[in-house]
Amino acid sequence: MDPEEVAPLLEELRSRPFLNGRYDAFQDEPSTWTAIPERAARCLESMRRREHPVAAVIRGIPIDDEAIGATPLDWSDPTFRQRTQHLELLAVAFATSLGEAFAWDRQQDGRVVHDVFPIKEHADQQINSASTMRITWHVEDAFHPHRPDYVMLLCLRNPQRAATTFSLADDWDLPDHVVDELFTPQFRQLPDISHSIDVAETEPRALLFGDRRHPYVCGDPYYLSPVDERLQAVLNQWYSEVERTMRDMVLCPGDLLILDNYRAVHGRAPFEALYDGRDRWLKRLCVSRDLRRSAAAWVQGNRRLLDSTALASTAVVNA
Ligand SMILES: NC(=[NH2+])NCCC[C@H](N)C(=O)O
Ligand SMILES: O=C(O)CCC(=O)C(=O)O
Ligand SMILES: [Fe+2]
Repeated sequence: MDPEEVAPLLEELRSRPFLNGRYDAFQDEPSTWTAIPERAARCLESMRRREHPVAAVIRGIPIDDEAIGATPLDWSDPTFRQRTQHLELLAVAFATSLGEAFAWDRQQDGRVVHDVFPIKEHADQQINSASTMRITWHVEDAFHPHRPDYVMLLCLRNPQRAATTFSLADDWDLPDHVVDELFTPQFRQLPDISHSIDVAETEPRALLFGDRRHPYVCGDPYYLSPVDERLQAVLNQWYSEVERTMRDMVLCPGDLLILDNYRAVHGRAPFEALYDGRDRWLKRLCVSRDLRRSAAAWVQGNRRLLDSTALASTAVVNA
């Protein structure tokens, strides 16, 4: 995308009052999303309606490295959201071509747009703010029936050139008996630590579901409950197939990566964080195709804020 194509929209978004991550009114306003460049809108429409492509990157969103200021070191900095709100709003505008960006009440203070940057205390944990530790591959929010249909990552800076990794379910070549087991609801998926949920009783789920020829995937192996030996062998076969088909993408400032969270898994390579205000920094959005499915989890009637502990669903469960 030619940066000129979004410059006027970005300029307009810069003049918005500070909303502190509460974008409900903005999201309700149809005029905000009609303005995104046509080629990008067509790509997103194709992801939504044809489920193809499964992963896409839109390049050329202008990032003013000086104006966005320092990469935060933790959550105490009161200014970083103001400095980057126009980029958050732009990302929300793109998301609206796919569906609805939404927030989890217990993740990043219920904000619709998440910040992904390294935090010293998390360096070796399985969380987005890790660095020296690889983020093992996963479906985003795999434990939850109302997990996002799409994940969007907008890169503000990435001097370490840490790669985002992903693998597409359509690329996996698995023996029938392995597919059978993965299609059987017999795996317990626990929430990852970014959701601050202690224990959650989860129903056994399948890791693959839908059309056997083009399966949907739902799993975060690091946070799966232990299984017996026979199933462990099955899982290991799946894991090596995912590893074999894993791709790397180094996001550069202004790159917006969109992943279909039903048809791809993703993770991130380790990197060395410096905590000098120049570290890698992304904005992340969870996007749903249909917020009606999650009505039972809406927090106080807010359809874009989901209670992550509300796991029961009468509508859609992937089992
Ligand atoms: N295998 C994993 N590391 N899973 C957790 C992924 C990252 C998590 N969604 C977060 O926001 O921090
Ligand atoms: O940092 C990245 O490139 C992706 C990290 C990730 O998996 C996430 O934030 O959900
Ligand atoms: Fe992720």
